[in-house]
Amino acid sequence: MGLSMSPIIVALDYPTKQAALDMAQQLDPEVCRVKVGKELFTSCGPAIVEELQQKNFEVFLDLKFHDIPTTTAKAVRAAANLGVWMVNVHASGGQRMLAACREAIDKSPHKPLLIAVTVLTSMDSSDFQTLGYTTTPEEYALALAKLSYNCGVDGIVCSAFEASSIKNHTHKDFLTVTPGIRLKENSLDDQRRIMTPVEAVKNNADYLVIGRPVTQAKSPSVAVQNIVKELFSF
Ligand SMILES: O=C(O)c1cc(=O)[nH]c(=O)n1[C@@H]1O[C@H](COP(=O)(O)O)[C@@H](O)[C@H]1O
Repeated sequence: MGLSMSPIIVALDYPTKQAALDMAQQLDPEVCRVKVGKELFTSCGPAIVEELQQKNFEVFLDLKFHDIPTTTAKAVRAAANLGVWMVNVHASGGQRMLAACREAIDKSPHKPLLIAVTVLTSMDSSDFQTLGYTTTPEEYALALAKLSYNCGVDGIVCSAFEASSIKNHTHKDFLTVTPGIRLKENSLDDQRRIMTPVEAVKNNADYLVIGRPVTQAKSPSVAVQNIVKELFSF
């Protein structure tokens, strides 16, 4: 199986470069991509992205930028200059912010996929109540997805639950990137809107962001292989 067939992105949520590289060492860049998030990037900076790319991994830089349009667009441009495969911003930054990010990438020599985060998979309706929101996470995710689509963003981060409905209301090629993936035997941890890998793909998830179910498995490489096998056999 080539990388173009694989939906798996392994979240390298580690505090040090060594820990992240030790995990990457156990993974195959032909079978999965990797995600560098806030903890690892804040500890190690752009060097970790460069090092992973040198090891042939395609990198999703997950820094969830959320700021005024100019600042966010410049941050996205800096990510593009790093050569990453995918970068994300918060859709709730609004129409002008999303459009500015689109323009920044369009003007960059290297063009990562621009993805907007809708509603974090750790949130459920009780979190929405405490925020005073009168909508449900599913409705709000769909509204933010439609906004992102209309701003020319390449896709969204959402829970796998919402992936199908979002594609139906936008376009089949609008990418759905879904964290909150759990195997039957895994604990929920801080995630709330979860699905198994097979359920997620059946519900039109294009990419599955998987952290602890792989990185805390006895053998991360076997865990990835088992997920891939399951995905190609249903
Ligand atoms: O943008 C993300 O990647 C993200 C968005 C979201 O809504 N939920 C979410 O869990 N994530 C990230 O996906 C990863 C999930 O990790 P696990 O819960 O360990 O599988 C973490 O690195 C989160 O930062």
